[in-house]
Amino acid sequence: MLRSCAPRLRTLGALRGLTGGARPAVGDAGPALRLFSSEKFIDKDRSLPNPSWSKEIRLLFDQFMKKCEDGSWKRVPSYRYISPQDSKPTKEEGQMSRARIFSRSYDDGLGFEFVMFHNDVEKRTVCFFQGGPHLQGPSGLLHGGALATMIDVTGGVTAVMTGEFVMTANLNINFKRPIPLGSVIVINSQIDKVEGRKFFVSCDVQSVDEKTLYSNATGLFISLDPEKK
Ligand SMILES: CCCCCCCCCC(=O)SCCNC(=O)CCNC(=O)[C@H](O)C(C)(C)COP(=O)(O)OP(=O)(O)OC[C@H]1O[C@@H](n2cnc3c(N)ncnc32)[C@H](O)[C@@H]1OP(=O)(O)O
Repeated sequence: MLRSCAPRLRTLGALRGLTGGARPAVGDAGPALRLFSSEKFIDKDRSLPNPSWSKEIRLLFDQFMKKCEDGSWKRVPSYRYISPQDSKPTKEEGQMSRARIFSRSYDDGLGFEFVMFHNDVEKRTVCFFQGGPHLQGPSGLLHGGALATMIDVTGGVTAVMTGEFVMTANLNINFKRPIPLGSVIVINSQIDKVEGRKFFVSCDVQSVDEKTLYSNATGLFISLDPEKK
C-alpha cells in the first residue's frame, strides 16, 4: 500500500532529477540505496534519519511514518545526485561531474536535514527541517536564502506530486520571525489553485509547537509546455 506512489514517481523525470533520482518505494523507511546503472557509486535516500537528527525531528519522523501506514501520507524520498539516465545527454566533465542537488549538497548535519511527507487527497506536503551550522545567516540564525530554498523545494514537491514536471516561476516570502540555527521547523505547503499549467501554492513555516509563525509564502510553479520541453 505504501508503495502505491512509486510508479508515478518513476514516470516523473522532474522528481527524479530534483530529488536526485527517486527509485525506491515511497513510504519505505528502510535504508534505501540506489546503485547507478554505471555502478560507479551508490546514492542513498537522504530523507531517512541520520545521527545528526535531533530527538525532535526523529519524533516527528516517527509520527508521520505511522501516518503512512494507512496510505494517507507518503514519505518523499530524496537523493543527492541526479541519476545518469536523467542527466543531460552531453557528457559531464570536470566540476560538473560532481554536481549535487543543492538541498542535499552538504554532509550529514551541516546543511539541509529534512524529510517530507505528502498527502495526495489533501494536496499538501509537510516538511520537517533542521538547518545545520553551514546555513547560518545573522549570528545564530538561519539564513533567509536557506529558508527560501526549503520553501521552494516543499512547494515544488507539492506541485510535482500532482504528476507534472514543474519549475518555479515565482516565490513571495514574508520573513516574520528569525529562526534559531539548528532548530526544527515545520513547513506546510498546499495547492490553492490550478489553472492550466499554473500551480498556485502557499506555504507556512512554524515552530513545532505551532506557537511561532516564522514565515509564510506563496509560489507559482509552472509545468513545462510539452511543445517547449
Ligand atoms: C523534489 C521534487 C521537485 C520539486 C522541487 C522543485 C524546487 C526547485 C525548483 C527550482 O529551483 S526550478 C529553478 C528555478 N526556476 C527556473 O529556473 C524557471 C525559469 N523560468 C522558466 O523556465 C520559464 O519562465 C517557466 C518554465 C517557469 C515558464 O515558461 P513557459 O514558457 O512555460 O511559460 P509561458 O510564458 O508560456 O507562460 C505560461 C503562463 O504562466 C504565466 N507566467 C509565466 N511566468 C510567470 C511568472 N514569473 N509570474 C507569473 N506568471 C507567470 C504566463 O503569464 C502564462 O499565463 P497564462 O497561461 O495565464 O497566459
